[in-house]
Amino acid sequence: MNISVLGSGGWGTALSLLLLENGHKVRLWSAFPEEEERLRSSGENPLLSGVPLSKDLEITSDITEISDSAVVVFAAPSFAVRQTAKKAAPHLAPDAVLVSVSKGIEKGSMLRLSQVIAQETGEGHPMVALSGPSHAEEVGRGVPTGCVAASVDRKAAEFVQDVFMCPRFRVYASPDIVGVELGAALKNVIALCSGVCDGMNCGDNTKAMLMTRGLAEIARLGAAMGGRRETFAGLAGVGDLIVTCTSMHSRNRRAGILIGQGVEPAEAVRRIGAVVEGYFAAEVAKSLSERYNVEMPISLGAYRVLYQGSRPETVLQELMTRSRKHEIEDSWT
Ligand SMILES: NC(=O)c1ccc[n+]([C@@H]2O[C@H](COP(=O)([O-])OP(=O)(O)OC[C@H]3O[C@@H](n4cnc5c(N)ncnc54)[C@H](O)[C@@H]3O)[C@@H](O)[C@H]2O)c1
Ligand SMILES: O=P(O)(O)OC[C@H](O)CO
Repeated sequence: MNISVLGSGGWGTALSLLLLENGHKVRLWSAFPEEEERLRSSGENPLLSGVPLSKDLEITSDITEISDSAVVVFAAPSFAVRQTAKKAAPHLAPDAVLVSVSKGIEKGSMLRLSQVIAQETGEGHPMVALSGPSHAEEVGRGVPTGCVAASVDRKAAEFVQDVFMCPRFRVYASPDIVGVELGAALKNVIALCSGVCDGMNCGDNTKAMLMTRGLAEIARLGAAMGGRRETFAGLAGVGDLIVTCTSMHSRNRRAGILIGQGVEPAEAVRRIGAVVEGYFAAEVAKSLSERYNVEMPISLGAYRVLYQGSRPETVLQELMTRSRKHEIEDSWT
């Protein structure tokens, strides 16, 4: 079938190649004609280096070409999802299935990215979020990977499962699009913190504590926002948290390492040279924790380091000396 992938970063490119391999006719759209030209002439995406672009991959910067696509995949960084959806909206086939693979929450509106896309494209299209532990660098070179296709529409979730699934890319279906999208967006903040810990030379104990308590606060907010707790124990929750907190592919973790080594946060993000979603997500996590009255001490600590000039050492010390807590809520009731 005809599929368009909107956003020619590392992830849009890796998924385009996977979909081509699955026998689809794939068009990769870039927002920038000069980027389109560079991809075509070099035969490689610098954001996914070492993975040659197949000759069968169509590359374009003309959004009108998406009108023949049965599936449209949104793979832009979160800050560009709304403008990408706005550009795409007039050209979508009426029955096109939309797939959001970006990981973030829109600043300001605090909407999940599938909600942003639905606002811009009209509510009529089946909408699926695809997420999980899936670094583009590894999907690009065929490493076995597992993800979740989530939608309130079972038919759409299972359809997208079939479109993406192959022996090297296993996809589970889920009805919990809220939990899947929140897990994807919020783990980026914890991944950044994990890098900060590494940059400060904390040990494995610290990182294990960070990941576990980070997941606890993600799940707490996720449940308050309507996500299902089981989702945070799945691929889009703990699965993605593990991969981003431990991998050198993670842009969030690498930015965090620089910050932990003393580099100023905005400069650390600039040096990564690709989108660092956790930088934006920390701001949204703070607002959401206030709106839903959910304690998120680690994400709040990240916010203070990233935006208020707090030192990571100070924040770590404060987190370690918070008043004593029970691990399980209502432990002895
Ligand atoms: N890279 C991964 O391993 C990976 C895996 C899963 C999900 N994701 C998510 O996918 C999204 C994209 O990540 P990525 O790694 O491909 O990013 P990237 O940094 O590799 O991509 C940058 C690209 O974004 C596009 N872009 C920039 N500004 C744009 C605009 N205004 N309009 C449209 N496109 C614009 C450009 O094509 C640019 O090359 C993020 O939300 C990320 O969290 C990434
Ligand atoms: O490079 P990161 O940290 O943005 O992680 C990318 C993906 O979310 C991994 O699943």
